[in-house]
Amino acid sequence: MTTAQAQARIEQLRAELVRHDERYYREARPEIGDFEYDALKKELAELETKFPELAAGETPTQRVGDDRSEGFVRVKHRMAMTTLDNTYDETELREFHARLVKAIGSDDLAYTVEPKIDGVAVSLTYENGKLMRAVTRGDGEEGDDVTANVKTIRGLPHALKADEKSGDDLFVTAAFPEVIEIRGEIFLRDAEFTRINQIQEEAGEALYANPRNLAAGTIKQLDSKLVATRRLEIVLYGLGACKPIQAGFDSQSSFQAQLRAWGLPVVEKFWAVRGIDAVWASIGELDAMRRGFAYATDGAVVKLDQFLQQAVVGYRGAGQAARKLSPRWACAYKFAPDRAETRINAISLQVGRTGAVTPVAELEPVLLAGTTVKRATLHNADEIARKDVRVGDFVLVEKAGEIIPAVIEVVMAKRTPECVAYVFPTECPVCETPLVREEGGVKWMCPNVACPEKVRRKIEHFASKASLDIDGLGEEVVDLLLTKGLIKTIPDLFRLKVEDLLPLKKSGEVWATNLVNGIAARRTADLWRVIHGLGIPQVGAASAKDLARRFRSLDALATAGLNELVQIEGFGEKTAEAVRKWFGEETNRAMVAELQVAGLAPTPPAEAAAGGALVGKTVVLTGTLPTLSREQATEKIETAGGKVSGSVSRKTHYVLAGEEAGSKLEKAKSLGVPVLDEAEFLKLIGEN
Ligand SMILES: NC(=O)c1ccc[n+]([C@@H]2O[C@H](COP(=O)([O-])OP(=O)(O)OC[C@H]3O[C@@H](n4cnc5c(N)ncnc54)[C@H](O)[C@@H]3O)[C@@H](O)[C@H]2O)c1
Ligand SMILES: [Zn+2]
Repeated sequence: MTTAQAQARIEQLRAELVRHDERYYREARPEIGDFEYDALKKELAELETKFPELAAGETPTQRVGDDRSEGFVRVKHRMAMTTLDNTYDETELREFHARLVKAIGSDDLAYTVEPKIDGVAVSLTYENGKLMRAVTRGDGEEGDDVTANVKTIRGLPHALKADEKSGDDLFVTAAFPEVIEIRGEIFLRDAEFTRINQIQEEAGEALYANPRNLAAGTIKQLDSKLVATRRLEIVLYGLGACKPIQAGFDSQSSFQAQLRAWGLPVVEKFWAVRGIDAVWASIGELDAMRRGFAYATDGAVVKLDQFLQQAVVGYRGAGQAARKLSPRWACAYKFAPDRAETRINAISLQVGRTGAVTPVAELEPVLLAGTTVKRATLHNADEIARKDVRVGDFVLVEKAGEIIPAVIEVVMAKRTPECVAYVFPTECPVCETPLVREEGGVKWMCPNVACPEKVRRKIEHFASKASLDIDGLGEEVVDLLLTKGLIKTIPDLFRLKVEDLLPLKKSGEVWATNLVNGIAARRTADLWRVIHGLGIPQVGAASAKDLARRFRSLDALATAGLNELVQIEGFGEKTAEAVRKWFGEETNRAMVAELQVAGLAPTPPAEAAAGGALVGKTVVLTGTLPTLSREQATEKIETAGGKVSGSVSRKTHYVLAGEEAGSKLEKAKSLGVPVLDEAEFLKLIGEN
């Protein structure tokens, strides 16, 4: 590889990794699996080692993935939180041991082997035994304060249990350290993950791909009431800063014992062993039992047991400030995800409601992670080309806790000459309209508004639980009505008559009457359901609710200007423009008019406390108020007609600030947003 080639590849890998980091750490919606991500990162690290002259500058290999997001107070860690070096390879694990043997000068090393919990890292601060604060890893130095959310976790003691044996123990003067940072992982069980995703689906919100992402998305919710409805769990395993230094724990294994004695939730099992062979044996034991654990484990964390030895080898650092990146005394051995090899019988194309054409691999059925897999996503045309996937190829299919299996790579050794390169169609597979490339994206779209497949999906979406929730109008019935030519558009639904339906089913009178009545009954559905049902790009159920609250009728929404739309809290330019664009199209406006003529008269949301002092106002809470809890303050704001938001922007009307208000208060001041204390707030809403 020439230097120029290396440079090009390095740049490409850096850009790709930055994008994946953003999606993983901030949005909790990764595009690719961890194994693929780790492979990209490894490729980059190797190129940077081979071409040191190209290694300078900002690079993802020299920083900790950053999860900090808008709307949270940032808190510095007393001791930095790091990432872990990882490997999928036994030889590399043995090399890790060899480095330590050399550094410490002994080959009889004690290790702990712990499950690597696939959750979200968090640091808890206990002061004199009391839980004071919970902070995310952030960029390693400084994270987001998620105390309110973490306190909703059942099973996490807010006070440490007094150490029973301490009474007789000569050394123990104070029962608890003045300040201790305890590190752990927040996670969701599979069953809870499935439950929440079902609710998301019914509400028409995007689904989370796996429990880790959902846990990450949940811990970053600004509304701790919502967090409390999801059963997050936590497990603790690590020591951060501690003051004063404790005599009791001088090793990872004794610290584990201390955590247990304090009544904190700990890993179900860990191994304390000597030598790398015993480590390897423990990893095998862990692999055999990990599927029975409450949390998903994606590997084993091997740590040098003795804290003194840990201090000798220290950390891998980066940059001039020598930021801690990862400990040299630990290594994560990751289990490769479940994969299987099978053959692609065909590549089919799905046309979605928006017209996006998604390629799907039709597979020779194969058993994978306990289920039979027959189809796997191929993502998009670019991905097919990049992997050079062809019909008839043997491929590796992966399912890493993710719902949709994906094709990872072609087994080139097994390719036969009959397999010809796949040509992505240039026309819609359903209506043959030439496809167009999605603006700024990778998808190919069918632009035909009358595309039968788009129409079918649109009608299904309109009738679905997430939108109008029309009784008896599921996918099969929509299909039937379309194929019999009884409907062509959404408004046609409201024009159906019992006698039109009678010929469709033998003695179908009851069915026909129920269906017609079911549709009629939804003429007055909630406005947000209708807005959601229209299928405006970018507008999910939550945005539909915001629009319904703000505009209160379809006519008002249809004529809303971009200015008004961007004013809505949480609406970016992208969403506002999508709404504008949708109503700007003649066919869409005509459809809305037709719906109204057909009797659709949606119900606007109930008026917030008429005449409430905060109607139409957005308030941000920060810090601790003298008498009101966060929940009480929120309730008062809402009863006065206001809305609570998590982050301060130009659209914020007031900031209600208590003690220890942090960055939000500063931001309010810099933007000139009025700041209220509790007394002023109570006066404003007329309670004092
Ligand atoms: N799919 C994607 O697009 C994407 C993007 C970014 C990162 N990732 C994944 O995330 C990884 C990087 O994330 P990371 O920096 O959090 O590293 P990591 O998850 O690989 O390992 C470090 C983390 O492990 C956790 N951990 C769990 N159990 C532990 C234990 N017993 N002891 C110590 N730590 C324990 C800690 O929170 C620690 O921060 C990547 O290797 C990749 O797998 C994926
Ligand atoms: Zn089409």
